[in-house]
Amino acid sequence: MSSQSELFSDPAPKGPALVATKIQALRAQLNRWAHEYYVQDAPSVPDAEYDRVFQQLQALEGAYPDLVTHDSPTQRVIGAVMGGLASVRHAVPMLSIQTETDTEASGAQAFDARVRRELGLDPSAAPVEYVAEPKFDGLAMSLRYEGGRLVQAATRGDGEVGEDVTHNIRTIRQIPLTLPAAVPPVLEVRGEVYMRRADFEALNERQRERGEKTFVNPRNAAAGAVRQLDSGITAQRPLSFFAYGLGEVTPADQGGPDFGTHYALLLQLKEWGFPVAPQVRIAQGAPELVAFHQSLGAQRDALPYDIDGVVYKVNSLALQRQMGFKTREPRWAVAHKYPAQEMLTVCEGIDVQVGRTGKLTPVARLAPVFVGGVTVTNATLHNLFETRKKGVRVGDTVIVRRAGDVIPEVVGRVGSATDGAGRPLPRRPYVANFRMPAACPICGSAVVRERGEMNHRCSGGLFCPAQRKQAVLHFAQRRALDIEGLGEKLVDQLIDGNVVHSLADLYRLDLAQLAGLERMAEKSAQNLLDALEKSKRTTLARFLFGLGIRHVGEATAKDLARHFGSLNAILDAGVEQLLQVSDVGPVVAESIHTFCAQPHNREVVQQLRACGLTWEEGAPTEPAAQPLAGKTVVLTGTLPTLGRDEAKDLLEAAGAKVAGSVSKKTHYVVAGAEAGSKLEKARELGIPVLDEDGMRALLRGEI
Ligand SMILES: NC(=O)c1ccc[n+]([C@@H]2O[C@H](COP(=O)([O-])OP(=O)(O)OC[C@H]3O[C@@H](n4cnc5c(N)ncnc54)[C@H](O)[C@@H]3O)[C@@H](O)[C@H]2O)c1
Ligand SMILES: [Zn+2]
Repeated sequence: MSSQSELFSDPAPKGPALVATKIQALRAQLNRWAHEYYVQDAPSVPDAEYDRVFQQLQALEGAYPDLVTHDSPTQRVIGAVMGGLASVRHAVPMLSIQTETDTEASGAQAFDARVRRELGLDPSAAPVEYVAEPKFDGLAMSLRYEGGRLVQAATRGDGEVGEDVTHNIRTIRQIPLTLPAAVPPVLEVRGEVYMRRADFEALNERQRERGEKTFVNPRNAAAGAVRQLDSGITAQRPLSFFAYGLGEVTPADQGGPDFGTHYALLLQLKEWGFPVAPQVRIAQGAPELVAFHQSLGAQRDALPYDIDGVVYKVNSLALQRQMGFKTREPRWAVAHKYPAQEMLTVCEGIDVQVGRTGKLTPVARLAPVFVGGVTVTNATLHNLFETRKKGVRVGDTVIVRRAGDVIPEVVGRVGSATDGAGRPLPRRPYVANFRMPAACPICGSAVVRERGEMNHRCSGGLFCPAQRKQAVLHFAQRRALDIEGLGEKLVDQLIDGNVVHSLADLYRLDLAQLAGLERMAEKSAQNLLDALEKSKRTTLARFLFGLGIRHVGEATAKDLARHFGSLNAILDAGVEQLLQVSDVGPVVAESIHTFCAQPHNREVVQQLRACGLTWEEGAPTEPAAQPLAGKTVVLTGTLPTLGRDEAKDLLEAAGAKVAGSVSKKTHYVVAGAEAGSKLEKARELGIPVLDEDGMRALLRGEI
């Protein structure tokens, strides 16, 4: 990627003194990044960038072995103990794994060739047996069991000394606290704590809604969660675990186990109740490693968690012992990477997109970048506040993340203002902060943001082309105008084919137009016209609900219709008047008022009336005529004659609130055949249970 090389590339230094300076600068940069990554759980550059500078350092040290020092990041495991957490000395060090960055097949071949060389195998010898595993992108954990009980959980730290996080690890449900009686007296299980992608997305969505800091990726969210002082916070962040190895174990000559192979060890761990990745396979020689790398690579996007590569391990534990370790890593394992899921590129512009529900999203236009296996040119910035918090402006170098089928996002701009050699990056001339437009870029309606909301929205719901499909589908649904046969596929055709521009156009469709559509026989075209005709006679409440005004659900629409009696009264109501309606608060009132104030929305409403939509209007009714006002009723099971919706309508018309679950606040439960847990709960709480006849009696005011 050009942007990257421009920023961080460096011509080869000339002369040994310059090389020494360069090496020092690279080490300082890597140590700074490692501190942000391991200690603060807040990396400022993508892993790919760290790895690139790491390799640059490795190459220089390779060429000048005299300049290698034991404290170079290439020679030791980096990490630290966070203040406030106790430190734990590992009985068996927790090492790193050598990385094979060549993502092509040759990565596996190079490893196999090295293993064969180190084992002194000649070319005619049988293939070496390996175990191939996913490389989970989380953080390493050592779980120590004594007498089958979890006594300590520790992070890797610098490999020798880690952090005691037992209190937090106990909140992870997948990690057993006690093991079957047969386990060795001392057993350290090593594995990866990680966060599933869906859990990560949900966590970030929650953080965004609250305007709080979001996490760059699942790894950092998991690391941050594990290294909390307060386990209450950890418990709120769903974490998962995969076991992949052992630390200290009671030795075989003292009654401990002898597994023979790594694979047998994994099977045993599974047997003892630890999650082991289902993809783990035995592989014979390089060709099967290559096949594994390819097949897991093809599944990568669909996995529920991030992996950044695969790990190959020599299967025989005797051969592992024979090969041994280097200071930083074992010789019998390698990590073979996949294309990075986070990359650097330049933000060339910020556009605003309008979604089908009217939400405005700032989207960064990017210099094309290969990330997560595809070329990405756009990435979401989520909302105005996220954009500001991340400080992203046009011209910035940004980190783009694309993992799985989640849409690519900008997770931040490059935090450190220095390049790979520690020199300051050139600052761009002043660029203004991003702003949200005041008018919808698609339809020109007012852009609004509700109190306490992070998102801006277009208020032209009925008119805005971006929202057309959503508007039509909402309008046509059964509980709104109930236009039978007007489903998603048909709406797509009508709108993409430019046949329908607004709701009123639905009522101007003719047989020829409809029959001309794909997969539309004359008979179904006629049926749709009939359904449209039938829908014209409706109720004010259904019509109001059908308009899709934000926060106006069925119940509010009914309240509004009852309170105001006529559509014009609602269209012209001020916020104060709207607030008089029961259950309408300031946010809802504001939303109705803004919607009704958009000339385009009013125009569509008038057009619909002109097309012949009618309903009964009358004087506002008093809610006092409702026998069940203030009562909450729960429906469960199948009633003998009434459908679920019919029963709900009847109850609501009588003023009841129909709830979905039984609680102490429930007044009645109406139960039919095959009622389940709700009925049990009602009995438990002593709530009156009625059958259909009982419900009718209730509606007549006889109960
Ligand atoms: N972005 C940054 O600023 C920054 C800074 C420092 C390090 N890093 C990243 O950290 C990584 C280097 O750290 P490292 O030395 O810990 O190496 P590593 O994380 O690449 O590999 C070792 C780790 O792999 C994990 N692992 C996952 N699956 C495994 C399996 N099946 N079997 C065994 N181990 C498995 C273990 O936790 C082990 O500790 C690189 O990816 C680097 O990019 C990034
Ligand atoms: Zn719009």
